[in-house]
Amino acid sequence: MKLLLAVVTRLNKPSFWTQCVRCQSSGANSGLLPLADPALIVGSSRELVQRLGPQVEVRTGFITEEEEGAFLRELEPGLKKKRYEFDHWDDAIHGYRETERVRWGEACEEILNRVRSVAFVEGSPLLGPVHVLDLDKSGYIKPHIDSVKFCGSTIAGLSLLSDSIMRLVKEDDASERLDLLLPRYSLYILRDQARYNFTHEILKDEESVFNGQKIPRQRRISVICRNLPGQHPH
Ligand SMILES: O=C(O)CCC(=O)C(=O)O
Ligand SMILES: [Fe+2]
Ligand SMILES: [Mn+2]
Repeated sequence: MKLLLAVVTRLNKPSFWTQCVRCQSSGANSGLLPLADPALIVGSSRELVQRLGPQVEVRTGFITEEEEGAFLRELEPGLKKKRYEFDHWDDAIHGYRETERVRWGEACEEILNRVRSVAFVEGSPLLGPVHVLDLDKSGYIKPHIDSVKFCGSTIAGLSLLSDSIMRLVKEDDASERLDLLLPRYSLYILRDQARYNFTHEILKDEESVFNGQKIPRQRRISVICRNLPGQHPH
């Protein structure tokens, strides 16, 4: 059953601030931020949207078309040399090619620094290489939780070339779920419970419907920053 209650919640700001479940620090200094644009989040209940809201952000228009161009110029030559992978039936990702990069040109580095400054607390040790995932138009990402061995509490991703829908489902209770509309040029951030206790997936084109509206999936490139595990705060 793919039916959501379709609660598009517009929340009042003060209630977004909560405590970190692991360190109990208050939102004010733990990097928890209110939802930038709650209309991009649809949940199985209003209560879930309220509860998870502080740990899920989607910022529309985080980069410009020109900045997307800077990423494409830097990434396309390397990506084009690879083939999309379709054949591993047990892979979490279908129809993709990927790369990672430590050193970036000036334009991209500046954008990535902007991502880091909004997603991570200053001084939080980050995974050195930035992850680049190129999903074919027919590609999709199955539900999974990022390795707790290699990644910390926060995942921040830019969406290039296509809108898409990211679905979060509670690992031990599939009735709890959120759909995030990730528009082209947006930045999403998953933190804490949203990152540890919910699977995330990117829906395939046929299933890409948000709040009753078809969201066509084109080829999509995501550029993902992560922090290292075992560090606190965040
Ligand atoms: O493409 C994305 O934004 C998410 C990718 C992802 O979930 C992963 O690589 O673990
Ligand atoms: Fe914490
Ligand atoms: Mn993931």
